Amino acid sequence: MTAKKRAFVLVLDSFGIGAAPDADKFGDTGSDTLGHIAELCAAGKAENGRQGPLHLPNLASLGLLHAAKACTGHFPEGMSTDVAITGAYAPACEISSGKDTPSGHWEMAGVPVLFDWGYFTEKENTFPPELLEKIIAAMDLPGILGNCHASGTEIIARLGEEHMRTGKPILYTSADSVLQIACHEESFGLDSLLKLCEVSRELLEGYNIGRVIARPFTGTNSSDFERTGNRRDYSLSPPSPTVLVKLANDEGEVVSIGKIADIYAHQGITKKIKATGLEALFDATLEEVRQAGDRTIVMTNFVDFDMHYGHRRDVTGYAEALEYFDRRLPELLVLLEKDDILILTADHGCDPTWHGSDHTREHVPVLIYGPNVKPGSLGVRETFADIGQTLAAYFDLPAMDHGTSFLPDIMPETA
Ligand SMILES: O=P(O)(O)O[C@H]1O[C@H](CO)[C@@H](O)[C@H]1O
Ligand SMILES: [Mn+2]
Ligand SMILES: [Mn+2]
Repeated sequence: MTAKKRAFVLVLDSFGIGAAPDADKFGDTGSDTLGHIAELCAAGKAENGRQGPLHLPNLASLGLLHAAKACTGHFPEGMSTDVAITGAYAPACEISSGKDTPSGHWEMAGVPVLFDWGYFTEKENTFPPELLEKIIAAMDLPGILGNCHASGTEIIARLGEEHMRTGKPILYTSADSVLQIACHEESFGLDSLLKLCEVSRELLEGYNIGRVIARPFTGTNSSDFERTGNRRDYSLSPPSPTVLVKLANDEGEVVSIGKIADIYAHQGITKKIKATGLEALFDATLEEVRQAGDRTIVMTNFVDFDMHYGHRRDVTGYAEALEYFDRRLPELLVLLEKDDILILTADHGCDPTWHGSDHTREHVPVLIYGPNVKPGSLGVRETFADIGQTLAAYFDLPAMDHGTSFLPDIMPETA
């Protein structure tokens, strides 16, 4: 009888480990999410709620710092590298045209985005008037607010009160291929916001925009507005079947935890678990690992790193969140069975020391662990799609069109 095959993919959203070779095309030369956080921690400049050098002993054991060194040429500052390496590790480059969340996730599932998304590039008066007219007419709105590039927390503080007074939704975007709509959960209503997003998704036909994102918030005035966990992403579908779809179609289970289902437009997902916040997402992941049977992928997106700390340029918060994640990691490692594969990775960078509030084009870590996984360097991976190709090989699925499997390196006897 063959052993159970289970893979657990944890995406630390935005956890880059050093500028990508093509970072210059994105204005991101020198960006380094991990490296810059470590630098400020080592300098004693990230002391709010935590203290001292960045402390990630469990991720370091899996090879995080060695993966960082493989792309930047040096270990992150102040971090202890005196660890026995128990994981297989590599930095990976992105071949997708954008540095956004769907591109990163689709690529790691074996389907890079090689076409160009549509973008709303104007910083002000951002959306085409004819598109706005259609949205306003379809939803019978009194008008809209925003119509610019913005950081989501800044724009609700600036326009949230006017939105509540007038009933005009707040429309904004970023460097990503997104239309974001922020509305008050009670005064505008969550259902109305979701309907507005669905209608907008349809009216964007032809613009090739990756996602419409509902950004509900609560509170009474600009000083206490807060976004809620009811965010919803309306994504286009990946252009070809991801490894998730292939497994789901071949008697497999694909469990989505957090945003994963939305990011893949619900394609190839057989079970969805909603959870908000690092703690709940981690708890849900442990529970699904305990329950997972043969031919199962459990995939979790830890969005807080990106949404609460990367985009908010909050170095201390990012460091504290990483240290929390690292502390919890052993709870997961002890649950792994003989032939399981655990993959820790990221979808892009979001350097909290960088200018603006957008993502950064970086290498991501690929850290693999399992009782049967051979530790050591996997070199520098040319595409996140190596993950998808490896999963395809592991589950005996037809090969993906992109990526090189590293299964022979991590499990020489099975490959
Ligand atoms: O500033 P907020 O609203 O968090 O938006 C950020 O989150 C979006 C989707 O992840 C990105 O495109 C970026 O603009
Ligand atoms: Mn992301
Ligand atoms: Mn983001």
